Amino acid sequence: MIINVHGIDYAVEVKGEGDPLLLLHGFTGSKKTWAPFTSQWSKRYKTIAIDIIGHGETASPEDVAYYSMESVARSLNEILQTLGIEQTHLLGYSMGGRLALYFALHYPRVVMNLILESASPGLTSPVERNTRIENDHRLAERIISEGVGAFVAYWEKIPLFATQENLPEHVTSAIRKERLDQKAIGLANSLRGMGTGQQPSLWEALPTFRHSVLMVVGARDQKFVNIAERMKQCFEKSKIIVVPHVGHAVHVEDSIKFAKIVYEDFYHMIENH
Ligand SMILES: C=C(O[C@H]1C=C[C@H](C(=O)CCC(=O)O)[C@@H](C(=O)O)[C@@H]1O)C(=O)O
Repeated sequence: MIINVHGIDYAVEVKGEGDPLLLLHGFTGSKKTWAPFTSQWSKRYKTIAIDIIGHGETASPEDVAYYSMESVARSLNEILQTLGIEQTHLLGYSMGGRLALYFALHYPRVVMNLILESASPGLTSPVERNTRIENDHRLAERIISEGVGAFVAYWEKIPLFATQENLPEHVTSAIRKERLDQKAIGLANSLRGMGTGQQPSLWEALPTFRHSVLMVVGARDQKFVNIAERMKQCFEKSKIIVVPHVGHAVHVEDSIKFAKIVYEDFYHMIENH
């Protein structure tokens, strides 16, 4: 379905009748990221898969202001209100994890519990933030000047995804098609508006989140294992699951284990709190 908030058409797919679980994909992804999982998960949750602004079938406006974390979080809240959902669990992968954290900390009455896959609360150091903003803006310019095809060829080869090199062809080609279907202005403005450096640092606010957080990281993604261990020191109630032999995109590299983590581990974790 399409839900219009602030003049932006958001593509949303709802399945199931249990407790709501809002699914937020990563940069270059879409609600299709969750397609292998929602048939099972929707037996236990009401899954709400959204195409984040600039991605998938959701609009890609020219104005970068629509892509700020503040604006996107406000839109997510209005989408939930339109769906009649007062409270929801959130699952966010990478960029979607950053958005899930931002939303949980700014709309605490709406969010029950969190699953963060390979996520970060942003950068605390102004020098790191400025460097990241410059790098993301350069990458955004490259996407506009060289096109999505050239960007995807570069992006799928960044070190973070080296662990995906030996995945089956049908898996890597599905991810490549999801990326190639994106619009250049949507990806570019996503980096400019809600990139890791552009977003405000959420580190200081993590202790204010009162509900349970399940962090899922790949053992071969040391950078995000370290970030998860640092976040665990800040959250009131959290747990880390380090999935062996996989990297950043745990849901891609061990989809069976990831499906179980969401369907079983998270469900029993929140049941006992
Ligand atoms: C390269 C880094 O950051 C990027 C990597 C992961 C994030 C993401 O959403 C990628 C999803 C995917 O392509 O599978 C992305 C983000 O959070 O926006 C980051 O730009 C890094 O080393 O931090």
